[in-house]
Amino acid sequence: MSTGLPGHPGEPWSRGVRRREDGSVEVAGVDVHDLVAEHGTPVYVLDEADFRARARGYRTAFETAFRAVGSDVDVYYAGKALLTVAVARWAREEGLRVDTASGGELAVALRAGVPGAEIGLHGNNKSDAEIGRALDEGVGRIIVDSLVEVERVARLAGERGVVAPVMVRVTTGVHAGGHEYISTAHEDQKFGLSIAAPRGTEGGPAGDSPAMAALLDVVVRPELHLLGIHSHIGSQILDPSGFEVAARAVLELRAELAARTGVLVDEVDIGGGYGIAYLPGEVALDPERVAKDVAAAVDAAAAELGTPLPRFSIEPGRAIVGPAGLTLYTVGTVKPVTLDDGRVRTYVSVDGGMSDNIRPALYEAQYHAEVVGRASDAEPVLARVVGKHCESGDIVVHEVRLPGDVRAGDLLAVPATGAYGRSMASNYNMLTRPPVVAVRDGASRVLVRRETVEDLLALDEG
Ligand SMILES: Cc1ncc(COP(=O)(O)O)c(C=O)c1O
Ligand SMILES: N[C@@H](CCCC[NH3+])C(=O)O
Repeated sequence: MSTGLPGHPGEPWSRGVRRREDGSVEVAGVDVHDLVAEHGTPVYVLDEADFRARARGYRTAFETAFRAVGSDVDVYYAGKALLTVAVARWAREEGLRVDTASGGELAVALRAGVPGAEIGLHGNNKSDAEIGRALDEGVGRIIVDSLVEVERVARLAGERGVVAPVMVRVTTGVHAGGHEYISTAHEDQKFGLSIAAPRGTEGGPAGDSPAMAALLDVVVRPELHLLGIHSHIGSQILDPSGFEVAARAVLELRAELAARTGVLVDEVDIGGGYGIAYLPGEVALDPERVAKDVAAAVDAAAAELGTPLPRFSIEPGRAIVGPAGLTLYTVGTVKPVTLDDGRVRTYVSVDGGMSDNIRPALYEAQYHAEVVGRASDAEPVLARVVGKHCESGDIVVHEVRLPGDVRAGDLLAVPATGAYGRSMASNYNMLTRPPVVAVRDGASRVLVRRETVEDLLALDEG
């Protein structure tokens, strides 16, 4: 059979995945055949116990490491990775708060019963309506992303007679992450305010950095309370050193602000971005290791700067929900194609594609796949799993070895699709978005139902 058999540690499957003697696979005690009989394909399957274990794991690792150096930490689950009412509840039940990035995500978190005080609101272009709802719901922190937004939040808070709790999102120049498009702390992109002072004509600094300018602006506005400084450096990060460099830079900025204004902010957020394994043999970032290293680095930096440690927060999304999810597809057509070098690539088409997982097309993301409905002794062949869209870039898995007898009707599982799959799904070619089905203790439950063509037609005013 192919490599990467489910159930082995370090591989990209959720903890509840097991391959049985007969070759079929179960997730949290539910046979994939039963899942498919009940919910159809494509289907996003979410292993609830795995999600909860990862949420607890991140919280415990960071709490332990930061308490050991005399600080503390709040963990915000980044809802952009996948947010449903149930998922938000699971996060809260495991002691996490919820980070949102739009009015829609905020509405889901609130519907789940997450108290406003435990929610953060992000976004580089929040609307007045989004900021207003956040203020009305008593959201615990609004992370401001531009100088214009400082003024906007202050105005909306003033109109309501409330004081808005804000953090300022800064960019530290650290370039980290799995792809240019998911790297967010270098200078030439839309997020945050740079900590680098603009160059003067003589080459030296010409005035305050945009980050310092925003912090100074927040401090003097009575409608705003400056909670802290926020830095998110990127996503799918497998080299943890960037977190330490960025955290240190933020502590320096905090000390500089204190020296200039007497305001020593209480909190520093180092964002999300913790990388996971997508392929067999890949190793995810270890939360305990990262937490210890970052805690040690900030402890040393605070001592050097002569400032007490702030409270910290982090915003993992992918690392909590990514490995907990997998997508089940049904194979439709199988087509061998001879390549220029004489090799044969078997194109295996499934009943979904770039509409349920845009990541391969957008970031050239690599995934793994296995036939999970049966055993096979057939020699593995070089395969490419593709979707059913009118687009040659509609690739689900670029390269994988599948059994040579892979055929129509086979069930194919792609692991580690829990994050940024459903949340970035589209209706391209009028495909309906698949359901999100949770599995736990031998039972399945629909969290988000499958869309129907009727749903899509209902939006068309004719
Ligand atoms: C501000 C912020 N926080 C948290 C996250 C979550 O990132 P990840 O899912 O990589 O942990 C992101 C996305 O990259 C983000 O932009
Ligand atoms: N959507 C991206 C991550 C970026 C998240 C938002 N800053 C991904 O699938 O990897």
